[in-house]
Amino acid sequence: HNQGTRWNKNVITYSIGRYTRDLPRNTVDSLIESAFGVWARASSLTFVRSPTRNADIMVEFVTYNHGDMFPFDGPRGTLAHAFGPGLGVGGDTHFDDDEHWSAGGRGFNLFVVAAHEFGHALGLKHSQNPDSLMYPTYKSSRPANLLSIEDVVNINRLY
Ligand SMILES: COc1ccc(S(=O)(=O)[C@H](CC(=O)O)C(F)F)cc1
Ligand SMILES: [Zn+2]
Ligand SMILES: [Zn+2]
Repeated sequence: HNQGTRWNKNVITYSIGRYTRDLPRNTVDSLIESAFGVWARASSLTFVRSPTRNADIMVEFVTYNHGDMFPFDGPRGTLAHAFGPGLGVGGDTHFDDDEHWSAGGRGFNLFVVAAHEFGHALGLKHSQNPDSLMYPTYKSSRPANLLSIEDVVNINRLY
């Protein structure tokens, strides 16, 4: 959504709004922090959590109609979406809470999905390379190192 742009700063703030009940809050906090960390390690970007809701990237777990033009669809199907960089809704990342979110067991791996979504929130589009984190489909067998060389090249082309 409104992709193709980039943030015009290297320190990007995020805040977490509504949580999922699938995982403890501090688990969600650390998985989200780790997903940002994937991009921070590969680039010159820094991510800072903000207590207020006026952060650059608002992270929320929501279902069906949730205030933007892209309602979720219940279990399966769309797992999450993120807006490209920009003011207001720009960068905001929403997870469909009708999915079962996991830290590695049954369900969708929140760390992997979040890392992919944050790629979009930073301005990256999909890659046709199946090894890329930005490949359009979810693979539960995603390796821990997560980013392909292509992802590292692409984020550094942008920032
Ligand atoms: C690996 O991370 C993801 C893969 C696929 C998705 S998705 O199936 O929700 C995708 C949304 C997206 O590409 O971000 C679909 F278009 F809805 C989300 C995260
Ligand atoms: Zn949304
Ligand atoms: Zn995607």
